[in-house]
Amino acid sequence: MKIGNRMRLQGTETLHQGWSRLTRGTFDYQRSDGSWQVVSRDVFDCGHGATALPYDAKRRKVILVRQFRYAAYTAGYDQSLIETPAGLLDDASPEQRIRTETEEETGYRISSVEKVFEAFMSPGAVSQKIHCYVAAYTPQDRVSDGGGLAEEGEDIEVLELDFDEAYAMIGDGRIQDGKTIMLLQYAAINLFSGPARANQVV
Ligand SMILES: Nc1nc2c(ncn2[C@@H]2O[C@H](COP(=O)(O)OP(=O)(O)O[C@H]3O[C@H](CO)[C@@H](O)[C@H](O)[C@@H]3O)[C@@H](O)[C@H]2O)c(=O)[nH]1
Ligand SMILES: [Mg+2]
Repeated sequence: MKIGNRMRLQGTETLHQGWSRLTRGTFDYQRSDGSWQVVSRDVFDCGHGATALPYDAKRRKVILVRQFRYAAYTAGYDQSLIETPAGLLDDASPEQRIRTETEEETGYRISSVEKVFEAFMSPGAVSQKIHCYVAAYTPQDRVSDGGGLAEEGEDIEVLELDFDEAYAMIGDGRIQDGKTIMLLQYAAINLFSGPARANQVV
């Protein structure tokens, strides 16, 4: 349902403009009971992103990456975070971006990618939408060591894991990244069959 006339923007102010942008919007919002309320919200914007879960259904493997994430560190996560390869779109299309990023980060050149969903990961405060893909790969698709771009501060470890182990890592807390959990659950339902599905909450 469209918000339509229930939201009237009064204005926005820029609180920070750098690599990212922090803005504050103030608007009149018509509540469900018909009354009007003035609301202010801060929004963090660093552009949209794309991510992919590379999977080898025959060998029952997936590829994930591990890297230090300062934002998670400030929230008390004192380990490197395990994630699906991902990148900001910059000016590229999501599909083009995820191919390039997957190769840079994992060293695998994926040929077929399948879009599975788009998701706002933190819509209360972050404007970013992530375009999520799955991508079949084989060992022959490896073209380099991956690892990301050192000149951009990236230092990425590539993990090829048994799918069942990766799936179990959600339950025991070794995987705590939202997009990664969503894509592994998608894979359990749609790409792999067997033990991992037993844990699936439906
Ligand atoms: N100058 C500057 N550059 C930054 C900053 N933060 C990150 N960068 C640069 O921005 C690039 C981000 O790397 P990508 O691989 O493109 O993105 P990502 O950090 O993996 O982010 C992806 O995952 C995020 C978390 O899951 C997603 O939020 C994001 O959309 C994207 O999908 C890196 O080159 C990094 O150096 C900053 O504060 N300042
Ligand atoms: Mg990345």
